[in-house]
Amino acid sequence: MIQQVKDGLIVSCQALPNEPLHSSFIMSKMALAAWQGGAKGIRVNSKEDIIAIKEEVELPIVGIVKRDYRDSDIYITATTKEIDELLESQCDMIALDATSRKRPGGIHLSELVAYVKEKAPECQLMADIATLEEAIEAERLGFTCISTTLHGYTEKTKGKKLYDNDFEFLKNVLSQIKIPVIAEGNILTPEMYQRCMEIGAHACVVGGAITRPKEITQRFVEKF
Ligand SMILES: CC(=O)N[C@H](C=O)[C@@H](O)[C@H](O)[C@H](O)COP(=O)(O)O
Repeated sequence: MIQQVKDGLIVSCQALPNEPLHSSFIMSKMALAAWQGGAKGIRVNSKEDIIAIKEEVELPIVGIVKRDYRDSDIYITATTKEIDELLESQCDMIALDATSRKRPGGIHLSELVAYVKEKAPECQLMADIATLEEAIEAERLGFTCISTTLHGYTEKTKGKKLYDNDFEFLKNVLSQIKIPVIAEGNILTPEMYQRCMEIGAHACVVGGAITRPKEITQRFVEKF
């Protein structure tokens, strides 16, 4: 997958139970639209949505399972349970929260990486990080690629946006990391996408700006 998405757009097609478009059918049509529009990959939440999308499009899929746990703030592919679901879905790449926060049950990120490598050595791994230190650690652990997904979404990075200071955080990660770096999070316009690619991102993941019409509507309404 990592070569297939190079220099391209990955569209995140996700709607949680509390969102208006929550439905595997709707997500499969979102993915179809993204494919027809030229996306090179799709990012998807849940085994059910991955299976529905695989029926509709031939693009490679990076899968996650979002699930909340009482003893941890981590919710993106937090334990082996979510990894098992994703392996069953036969997605091409699995994205895991690779932040330094405590995981449910105290399991360590390195154990999850070892678990995937043992069960499905061909499955590629994306590290969803928030800080440069987490990116460095993920590279050391053997992830296929880094994604800036969680920058601005953890205690340590609260208030930050990926686009701050002309994508300064993305530039910092790119300067320190040898494996492919994907830009993800708050890429809201085609111009921002273009800028991330110029800076050297391997690919970009865009979600809400394409597949969350409630958010898009709000951005219009807030203007006047
Ligand atoms: C922080 C978090 O939980 N991010 C999630 C990760 O899968 C998704 O809700 C985002 O839509 C995705 O990262 C793409 O970002 P944006 O929707 O901003 O283009």
